[in-house]
Amino acid sequence: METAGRAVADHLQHHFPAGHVLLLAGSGANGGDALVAARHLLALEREVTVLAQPSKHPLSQLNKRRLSAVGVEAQTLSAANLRRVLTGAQMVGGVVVDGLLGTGFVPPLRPELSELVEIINQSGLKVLSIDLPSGLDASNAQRPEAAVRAAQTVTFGGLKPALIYGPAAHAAGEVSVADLRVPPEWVLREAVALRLTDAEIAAKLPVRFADAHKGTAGRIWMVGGHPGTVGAPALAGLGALRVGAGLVSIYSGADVPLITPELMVHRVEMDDQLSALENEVKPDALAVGMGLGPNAAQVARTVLSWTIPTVVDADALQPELAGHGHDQVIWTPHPGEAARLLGVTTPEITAGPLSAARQLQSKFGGVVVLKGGPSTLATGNGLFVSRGGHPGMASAGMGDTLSGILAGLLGQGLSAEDAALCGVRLHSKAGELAGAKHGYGLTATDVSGEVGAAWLALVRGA
Ligand SMILES: NC(=O)C1=CN([C@@H]2O[C@H](COP(=O)(O)OP(=O)(O)OC[C@H]3O[C@@H](n4cnc5c(N)ncnc54)[C@H](O)[C@@H]3O)[C@@H](O)[C@H]2O)[C@@H](O)CC1
Repeated sequence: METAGRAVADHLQHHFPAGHVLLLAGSGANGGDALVAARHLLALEREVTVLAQPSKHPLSQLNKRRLSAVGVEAQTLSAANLRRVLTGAQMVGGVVVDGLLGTGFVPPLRPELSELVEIINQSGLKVLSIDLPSGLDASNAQRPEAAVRAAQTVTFGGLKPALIYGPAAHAAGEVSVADLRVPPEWVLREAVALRLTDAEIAAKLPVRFADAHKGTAGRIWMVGGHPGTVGAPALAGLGALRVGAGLVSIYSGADVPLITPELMVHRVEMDDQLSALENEVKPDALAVGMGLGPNAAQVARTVLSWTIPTVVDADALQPELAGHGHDQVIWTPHPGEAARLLGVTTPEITAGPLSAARQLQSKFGGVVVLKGGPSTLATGNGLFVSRGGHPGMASAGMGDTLSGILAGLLGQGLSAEDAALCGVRLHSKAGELAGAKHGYGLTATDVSGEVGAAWLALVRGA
C-alpha cells in the first residue's frame, strides 16, 4: 500500500504539477492507497483535501492515523461534502484522486457510490484514478452506466482487462503501470497483462554482423495456398522478406502469383505427409496455414513433427492440433479462429481476451497471439498486450503479412516469445506508417512495404 500510494503521488506530481488535490478514499485498500498518496503529496508541498469513507481495513485505518499525525484530518466522504469541496474556489485548476473502489468492487455499484461518481464526473475536473476508475469491474470490458471518467489511471502490477479492452478502457484515460515489485508469479496468477514499450521491443530485435549473408539471415518456408486462396502465402512471403529473411520459399498446392521475384515459388502435392518436401533440407522457420484449404490440419501436423520454429495460422488453426505443438510454435488466431480452437463462441472470446489467450496457451503450448485491437499475447511467462495499428488494417491479408513477419523473425533466431512481441509491434507500427499514406485504403502489401521503416523507427525511438 505504501509503494502504491507513493507511486500515485509521484505520478500526480509529474502530470499535474500545480493545483489543489482532492483525494477520495473508499473503504477498502484502494482508499488506503489514496490516504498514503495524500501523505506523500503533502511531503511534496502540495495542498490536499481528503474525504474518506469509514474503513475496517487495518492498513487503511493505520494510514488515516498517519495522515492525521502529519496534520491532515480526513473528512467524511458524503455527497454533500463532495459537492461543497468540488465547488470551492480552491478547486479551480485542481485535480481529483479517485480512490473509491479498485479490484475489490463487486458490481452493481451501490446507489450512494453512484451518486458520488456522478458528482465527480459532473465537476469537469481532471481525475486520476487509482488502479482503475471506480465503477469498472476489473475483469470486464463492458462500461457500466456509472463509472468515473479518468484522465489518468495509475494501475498496479499489470493491466487488468477493463483497462485494455472495449468501452471500459475508454473510461481510464492514459494508463500507466506502477511497478510494485510484486513477484512474476503474482502477475501470472492474477492474469494481469504487461505492455512493453517500443524501446523494450527494439532491444529484442536481432542485430546482424557485417558479414551476414542470405544463408545466415534465415531460410523460411511458407506452406499454404489452395485454388482460390493463392495470394495468402504470397503475402506472407512478402512479409518475411520485408522483415529481413534471407531466403523465402513458398510451397503451395496451387499456382501462386509471383508478386515479387525474390520469392521462390513451388507447386507441390499437399498430401498428408508432404512427401514432396520429405527429403528437402528443412528451413530455419516456417509458417503454415495461409490459404491452405481443407487438408490443413494434417499438413500442419506433419510440419509440427519437424520441431522447427513454426507459425501456425489461418486454416491450420484446428483443435485437433492440441498436443502436437512445441515450445517454438506461435499460434496466431483471430477471435473466430480462437473460438474454433476452444470450442466456444466468438463473443465469448471477445468478452475475455486475456483469459481466452491464457486458455489457448495452456491447451496448445508455445506462444499464442490472439489478434485484435489490441492484440493479446500469451506465453509461458505471462500475458502481454500490444496496442497500435491503424483502422485501415481491417482488410484481407493483414494476418498473412503478420505470419510472414513472425516466421521471418523466428528464422533470424528470435525465441517464439520475442518474435511474437517484436513481430506484432512491427506489424502494427508498419500499419500506422502505411495508414498515414493510404488511410482506410491501405492494403496488406502497403503494410509490408513499411515494415523496414517501422523497424528503423522503433530502433531510433521515433
Ligand atoms: N492486491 C494487492 O496486492 C494490492 C492492492 N492494492 C489496492 O487495493 C485494491 C483492492 O483492495 P480491496 O480488496 O480492499 O478492494 P477495494 O478497495 O477495491 O474495494 C473494497 C471496498 O469496496 C466496497 N464495495 C465493494 N463492492 C461495492 C459496490 N458494489 N458498491 C459499493 N461499494 C462496494 C466494499 O465494501 C469494500 O469496502 C486495489 O484495487 C488496489 O488499489 C494496492 O494497495 C497495492 C497492492
